[in-house]
Order: sequence, then C-alpha cells, then structure tokens
Amino acid sequence: MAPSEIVEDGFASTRLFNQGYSYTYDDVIFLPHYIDFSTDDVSLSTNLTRRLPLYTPIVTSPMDTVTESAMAAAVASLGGIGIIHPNLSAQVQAAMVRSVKSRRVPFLSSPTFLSPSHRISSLDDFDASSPYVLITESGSPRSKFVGYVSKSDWLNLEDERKGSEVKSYMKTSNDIVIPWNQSLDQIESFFKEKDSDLGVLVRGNADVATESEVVDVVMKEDVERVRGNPRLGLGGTVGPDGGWRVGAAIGTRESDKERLEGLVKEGVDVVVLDSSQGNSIYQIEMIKYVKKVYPELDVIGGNVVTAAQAENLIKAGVDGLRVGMGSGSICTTQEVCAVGRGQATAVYKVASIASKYGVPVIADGGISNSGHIVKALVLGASTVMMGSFLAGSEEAPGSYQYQNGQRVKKYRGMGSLEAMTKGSDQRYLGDTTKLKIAQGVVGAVADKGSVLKFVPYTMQAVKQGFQDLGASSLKSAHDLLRGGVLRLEVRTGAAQVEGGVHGLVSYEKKPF
Ligand SMILES: NC(=O)C1=CN([C@@H]2O[C@H](COP(=O)(O)OP(=O)(O)OC[C@H]3O[C@@H](n4cnc5c(N)ncnc54)[C@H](O)[C@@H]3O)[C@@H](O)[C@H]2O)C=CC1
Ligand SMILES: O=c1[nH]c(=O)c2[nH+]cn([C@@H]3O[C@H](COP(=O)(O)O)[C@@H](O)[C@H]3O)c2[nH]1
Ligand SMILES: [K+]
Repeated sequence: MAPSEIVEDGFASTRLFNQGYSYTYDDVIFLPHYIDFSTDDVSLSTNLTRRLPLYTPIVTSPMDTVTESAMAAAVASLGGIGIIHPNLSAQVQAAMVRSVKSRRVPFLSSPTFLSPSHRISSLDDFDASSPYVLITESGSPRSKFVGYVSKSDWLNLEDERKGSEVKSYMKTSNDIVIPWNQSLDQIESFFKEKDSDLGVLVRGNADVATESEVVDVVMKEDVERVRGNPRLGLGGTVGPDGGWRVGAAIGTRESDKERLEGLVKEGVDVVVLDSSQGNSIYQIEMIKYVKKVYPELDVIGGNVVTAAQAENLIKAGVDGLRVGMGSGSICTTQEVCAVGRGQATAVYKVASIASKYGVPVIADGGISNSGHIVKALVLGASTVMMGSFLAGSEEAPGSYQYQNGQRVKKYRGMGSLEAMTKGSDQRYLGDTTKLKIAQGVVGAVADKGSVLKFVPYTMQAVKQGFQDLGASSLKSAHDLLRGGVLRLEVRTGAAQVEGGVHGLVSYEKKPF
C-alpha cells in the first residue's frame, strides 16, 4: 500500500474551510510539498485589479497614519502600490497623488514653499523633513523655481535681516535643477559632475513659470540612503507616463464624486471604495457611477468577507475586492458590532468566488509577519494590504516619539474617535445621528526603519515559504490549493505554542 492510502496527510482546503469555523491565519498551517526550483525562481508578480499588474503583492492601507506620498512612492519603487487615505481635503489628497506620480526615486522630503516676497519668521517655517525652504515665483510648488534658503543660511543671517523678504538673501542657481524623471544613477552623476550637495527636481518647462513645477528637493545623502537598501530585483510600479502608479481611497457619499474628479485629473491609477461593509446600496451605486463616468479607471470594492457579498459587488462591476472585517490590529468591529470573519476563512471564501470571475482579491488586515503574507497569498489573495506592519516605518506619516524608552510612531484606526474627529465627521456621524461609536483604537507601533529595507527582506521570506510549498508563482499556489494537492491542518493551541519560540530563558529575535 502507498503511504498516502495508509495515512491521510492533512485536509484539502475545501474540507478544512467547510466545517463552520472562522479561522485566522494563526489557526491554520500548510504541510510542505515538493521543491524542484530555487527561491530565486519564485515569482510573486500579480495583479492588484483586473488591469493593474504589480511585481510585488504589497498594498499599503489607506489610513492617515500609514499612506501619504512618501509611503506610496517608496512602496511603488519596490513593485507594490500605495493607496492615499481620504482623511484630508480633496485638494490635498489629489496633490498627494500628483506628488507620487511625479517621482522616479523614493526620496522623502516635503519642503516648505515660499514666494520671493515672503518672510521667514522662525525655524518653524522649515518642514521637519527638509532643511530647505524652496522659493518659487508663486510660492507654491506649481511654478518656476527661483531659489532656496537653508536652515543654516537663515540662522547665520544678522538678526535685522532675518525678517526681510527672502529674495534679499535667498541663494539662486539654475545649476541645481534636475528633471523629475531622472534615475538614481543619473542623479548621482549629477551630484558628482556639479560637485553639489543639493538638487531640485523639476517637472515641465523649467524656464516658464506657468509650465513648471518643483517636485522635490534632494540631497546627496538621500541618494546614498536609497542606494544603501536591498533591491527586489525588478522595476517599480511605473505607469505609462513614467511616474509611479498610485491609488486613492474615497467614500460613497455625494461629495466623494467631486473628490474623485480631482483625483482622476491628477491621474490616479486606481480607486478604493473604503468601507467596513461594502455590500450596501451606497457602494453598489458608487461602483456603477465610477464605471460609467470613468470606464478607464479600475475600482476596488469592499470590504467583504463572504461569497455572497463578493458576488454582489462583482455584478455591480468591481475590478478588485478588498477582504477583511474586524481582523485589523486596531479594529474593534467584531467586538462592537458582532460582525466579521476570521481572516483566513474570509480570504479563502471570497477568493474562491472571485477567481471564477477573474477578479483579484486583496487580503486586508491582520498581517504581522511574513508567514501571514504566505498564508494570505496561497489561500487565494493576489495581494496583501497592511497597516500596522508599515506604520512604524520612516515613510509613514508623523514623527517618532518615545514611549517607555522605545522609539514609536502613532498608529490609529480610521474608525477611532480621534481619526473620525480629525476629518471624517460627516461620514461617521451619519447625517442623522450625533452619537459617535468608535470601531477602532489609537495606539503606537515600534520603529522599523525604512520600508525600502524591511519589505525586500520580508518578500524574500515569502519566497522561501512558496518554495517549501512547491509553488513557484501565485498561480501555481492557487492551482495546488484548489486541486487539493496542497494540504492544510488546523493548529491546536499547543501546536501554536510549539510553532513559536518556546522554553528559552531569553532570546533575541532578529529576522534579518
Ligand atoms: N476592515 C474593517 O474591518 C474595518 C474598517 N474600517 C475602516 O474605517 C473606515 C470607515 O469605515 P465605515 O465606517 O464602514 O465607512 P462608510 O463610509 O462605509 O460608512 C459610514 C456610515 O455612513 C453610511 N453611508 C455611506 N454612504 C452613504 C450614503 N451615500 N448615504 C447615506 N449614508 C451613507 C454607512 O452606511 C455607514 O453607516 C474605513 O477606512 C474602513 O476601512 C472600519 C471598521 C472596520
Ligand atoms: O475595525 C476597524 N476599525 C478601524 O478604525 C479601522 N481602521 C482601519 N481598519 C482596517 O484595518 C486594516 C489594517 O489592519 P492591520 O493593522 O492589521 O494591517 C485597514 O486596512 C482597514 O481595513 C479598521 N478596522
Ligand atoms: K481586531
């Protein structure tokens, strides 16, 4: 008798997920399969939506402590994509989309802009991310670059000159202007050639005020910082215009149609309808509206956790689905509303249906390690969306603080009272009730350094997981799972303890 006839090695996915349990990622484990390729042969290329391909299956969460321009540019440079959050004015959200799309290298700064007749009254006029104030003809980024002031130059001015118009002391130089779409190599040679420490990235006709735009200021050390990170080996997520691709989230209210118009004008590549329960008349109407008015734009619906919810949104016309209800690290939806689903089960069920229609699925929330990413992708997701995993990075909005001696960054739920009162009052208060109920918390996450460093390491770990499963691509993983070749088991409480580090007096966990 063959061994397979004597023992049953785990369950096929259909059997495991049809027992009436809501499984989380930690509840389930894959049994290893057969390796006949190296980790370098594993491709994680995928699709975010029907028409938007990615080299890396990473999507950043549209939350105000996770995704603004710097995060979206950095993750796009790694082959993933960022979704700009909507908890700010429509104009600022659209400007962030434009800013991401005007970059080819993930620099971080967002300098202050002034016109030649403005005055600097204190160091507070400099943005924390940049030691320079940039001077343009109109005082906004969208006009001709005329000069700059550095913090040290301003501090070294005699006291009586500090309050005068910046044009009287700014430095001017056409020598530091670099076209926005130059590569890291080209920018590096520029610094060598000009023997300069500072460059200003400019888009459009640098000589004409109304046709030019300052995209960023870059210092020599920025080039070295970006250069010092591991590369994923493939190109970034570049759109047809040569800039990074980027998405944005919107709601389902009437005012969101105007917000969307502004985003489309700036070339947004994909839009996410942001809701905890996407199977609603509001969302279905919004999907139909977007598909009718902007047929070229892919729209992601959600969130959903059941096959029935998913089918409704697919029939309404979505190009991608976001899966997860209450599984996020800052989410209290399951406690507050008694609704949701274990994330492993949710991803498996929704992806099983969505794949029949060719609609890619984003596994959203609950990811805290590379193993969770492997599980999400193998269970049928095409990408993973992450909040807490990215919120402690340099690229996330906000500055680091110290909490009990540890360097941390704030991370909060978009349904927390704090986030709701910041921008989305109207959305949350509904228009009829004044009672605010939080569905999320405000917290902090540890400093993780740059996503340019830890994301490539994480994806290397994901490739090793795929290799152990004998899957050299997402498609092959999904085929093995649906064909019943890949076997799974539920881990008991003791099995979960055994699978973690245990029995040591002390240890240091250094993933790379
Ligand atoms: N994934 C998850 O488990 C959860 C995520 N969140 C996050 O919190 C944020 C907001 O989620 P939600 O509160 O679900 O936002 P939402 O905008 O879908 O809903 C807020 C309220 O407004 C109502 N509403 C929406 N469109 C309307 C319209 N056109 N007319 C009248 N009423 C309308 C909804 O029915 C709901 O009562 C999102 O960022 C979401 O991702 C919140 C809770 C859970
Ligand atoms: O119940 C919730 N209340 C909230 O206030 C909230 N804010 C975000 N989200 C969702 O959580 C996801 C991020 O989860 P992670 O931190 O686990 O990656 C996000 O991508 C969202 O789907 C919320 N869910
Ligand atoms: K939760």
